[in-house]
Amino acid sequence: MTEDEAAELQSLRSSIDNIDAALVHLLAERFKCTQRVGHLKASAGMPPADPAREREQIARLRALAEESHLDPAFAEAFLAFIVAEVIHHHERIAEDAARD
Ligand SMILES: O=C(O)C(=O)C[C@]1(C(=O)O)C=C[C@@H](O)C=C1
Repeated sequence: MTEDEAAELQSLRSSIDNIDAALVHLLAERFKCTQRVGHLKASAGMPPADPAREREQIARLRALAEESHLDPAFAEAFLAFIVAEVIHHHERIAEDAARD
């Protein structure tokens, strides 16, 4: 690797670190919102999962991914991974609410 290429690699890694930090912050904010949604749903007796809402989110994210030249299948899998975790949280919140 040339000196210029090594400098470019370092610079790219620095940007990747910033992007990863932003992703963690964005996910933390998203989970703050979904925790509140979980409490609202539990107190209204709504089920943890909302498949109709998920279908809308998947369609929207796939379209956004295509526009952004990101693999839509990857965008969908990424959303599914997050939503599965959110549903676990909602289930735990509903169980706790039922126990109180
Ligand atoms: O919008 C809701 O009803 C949520 O519970 C949030 C959320 C999400 O993480 O986006 C999670 C679970 C639902 O199945 C749909 C969406």
